[in-house]
Amino acid sequence: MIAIDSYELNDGGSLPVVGFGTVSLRGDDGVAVMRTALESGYRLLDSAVNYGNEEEAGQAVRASGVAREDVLITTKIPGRHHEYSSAVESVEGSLRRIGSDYLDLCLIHWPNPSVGRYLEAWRALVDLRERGLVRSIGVSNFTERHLRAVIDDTGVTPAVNQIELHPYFPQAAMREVNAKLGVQTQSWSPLGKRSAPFSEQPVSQAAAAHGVTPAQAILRWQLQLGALPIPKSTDAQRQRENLDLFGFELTDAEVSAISGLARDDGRLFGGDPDVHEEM
Ligand SMILES: NC(=O)C1=CN([C@@H]2O[C@H](COP(=O)(O)OP(=O)(O)OC[C@H]3O[C@@H](n4cnc5c(N)ncnc54)[C@H](OP(=O)(O)O)[C@@H]3O)[C@@H](O)[C@H]2O)C=CC1
Ligand SMILES: O=C(O)C(=O)[C@@H](O)[C@H](O)C(=O)CO
Repeated sequence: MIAIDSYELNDGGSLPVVGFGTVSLRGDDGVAVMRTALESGYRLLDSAVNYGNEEEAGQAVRASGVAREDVLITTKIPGRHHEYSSAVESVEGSLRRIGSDYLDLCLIHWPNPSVGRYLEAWRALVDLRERGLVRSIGVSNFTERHLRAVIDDTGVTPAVNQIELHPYFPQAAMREVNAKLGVQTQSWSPLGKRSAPFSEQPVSQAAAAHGVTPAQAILRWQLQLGALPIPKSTDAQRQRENLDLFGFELTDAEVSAISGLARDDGRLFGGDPDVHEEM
């Protein structure tokens, strides 16, 4: 099993530098995939209310034999629960479904402009952390404006901002904003999902130079950017491959070349946080 380093968060907590994405992993098959991931060495499961798989995440941890305190489970509050008391209920529901008396990390999933209440959801998270129900609190798909608004409102800086980040959309500006504010960047769809840029020359060349796969080259690029990728794979071999990132290092030129794949239209599905709604 591969041992993974960790990032220190601004609240004194820490996260493994690679986590496991779980979108669309549901039912018995979902439990089995997450369990395999835990057995391969993953120690962070990235779930969400809207993934409909929090029960599966809890079951996978119990079935894996890994102690609850050695695994971190992330979940996310959806747009329909941004009103303060609804956000509290959302977290209480997540705790019930996971079967735990605390969440390791809870994020606001999207800012949801039409709802206009992400500040309330953030106030709820701050209070839930005070009550010990959530250990670390953060956001997802937040821009600088959203981040500054929650910080100005509560004085509490999110520990994490989980954003779209892959070679076609490397998010240089948002990574800089997160770093300046002391927020850890997490990368969703870190491999680029359906449009995985495995055959792009900077990726394939870096992979060949280090004797690794294109996926490993991309995930190593993520680590060298200081971002925390949460790749998803249903395949045990690829799960292990995606964790095996610590025996090589990309050169600065290789990192720059992969970042150079950035495209103006690089977003996977046009999920601009200022307009995208996800209830
Ligand atoms: N906060 C947010 O708004 C969002 C969060 N997320 C989170 O991010 C996670 C990861 O993103 P996701 O969209 O799943 O996409 P990823 O970038 O993790 O890509 C997953 C795809 O890549 C394939 N794959 C994985 N590893 C390899 C490999 N080593 N070689 C070849 N193919 C590989 C998988 O296929 P296979 O299974 O066959 O290996 C799957 O089709 C999600 O699962 C979710 O937890 C995602 C979107 C938005
Ligand atoms: O996976 C997530 O966390 C999402 O937010 C997705 O639902 C994403 O927005 C998507 O795939 C939309 O098509």
